[in-house]
Amino acid sequence: MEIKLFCPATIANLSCGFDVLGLCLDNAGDEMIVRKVEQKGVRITKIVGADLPLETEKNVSGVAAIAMLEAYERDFEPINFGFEIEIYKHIKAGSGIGSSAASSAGAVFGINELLGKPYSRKDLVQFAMQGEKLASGNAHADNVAPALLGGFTLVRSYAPLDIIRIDSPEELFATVVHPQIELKTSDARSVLKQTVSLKSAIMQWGNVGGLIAGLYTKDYDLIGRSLHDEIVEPLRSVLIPGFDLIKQTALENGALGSGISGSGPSIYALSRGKNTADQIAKAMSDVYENMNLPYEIHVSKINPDGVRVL
Ligand SMILES: N[C@@H](CCO)C(=O)O
Repeated sequence: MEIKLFCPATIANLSCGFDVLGLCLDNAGDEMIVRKVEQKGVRITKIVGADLPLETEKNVSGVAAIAMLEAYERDFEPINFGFEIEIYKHIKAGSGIGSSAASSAGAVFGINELLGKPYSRKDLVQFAMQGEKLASGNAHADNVAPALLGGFTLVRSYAPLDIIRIDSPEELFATVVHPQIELKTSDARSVLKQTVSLKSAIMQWGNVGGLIAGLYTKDYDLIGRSLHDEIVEPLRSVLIPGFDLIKQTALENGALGSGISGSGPSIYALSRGKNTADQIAKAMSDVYENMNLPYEIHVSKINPDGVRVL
């Protein structure tokens, strides 16, 4: 028995929500086949499109799958069969759109389906987070939560884990440009300071509240006003070629807001309507064409479903 999955890319942080906010993209992502087999354990049998380890304990999907199966045996019953995973990567590692999260979320979702759905999508987040821990040294949930739940997600608390899913306003679109350099999340985290000033914190939590209110009330201007990062962007943006110009170009072409996607180097913009999102994509492309910098670009509506069976 096997299933084929679409494992979506995601944008984490959304400027004001470092480690707590994320959204799910609709047309960028990986594919994965998860197969139930007689041999016990979890094996990664194929990885196409990326040079990633096949060893289960060194692969994010393997680690997430093992975390889930250990919990299953504790919560339910012993398992006398196993799983094989084939991964078809389209999201580049170190791109800032949740490459490791797509693999971790896909693995736990696929195995859960083949086990008869003992866990809810929300339950699966804690297992997928173990893949993120392997990838970046930190079990952040702001990519795996939207990859599993779709829409926007807020991690209200990590301990205990408390995740809130929020619908996206219909006309909201994302444009994401990925300058073709690799920026490891662990490196992008190493430039951060461990303390913030009260003044910055006040602005940041004001914006997080504003963004959540804007999503619930479908107030696009409020969403735009809230997409601002006092704390992380100033430290990380210097790692991204052309960041200031790309952001300024996005805003000049009608973006509600723009900033670093996850830990970068991808840069995202949110806009109202596909036409504006396309126009921003064209303008961002022109910037990197002029800089002679290779890039990939995506325009996507917000994916309401998260990982899905194909
Ligand atoms: N919140 C994480 C996301 C990584 O994709 C970070 O910014 O480090």
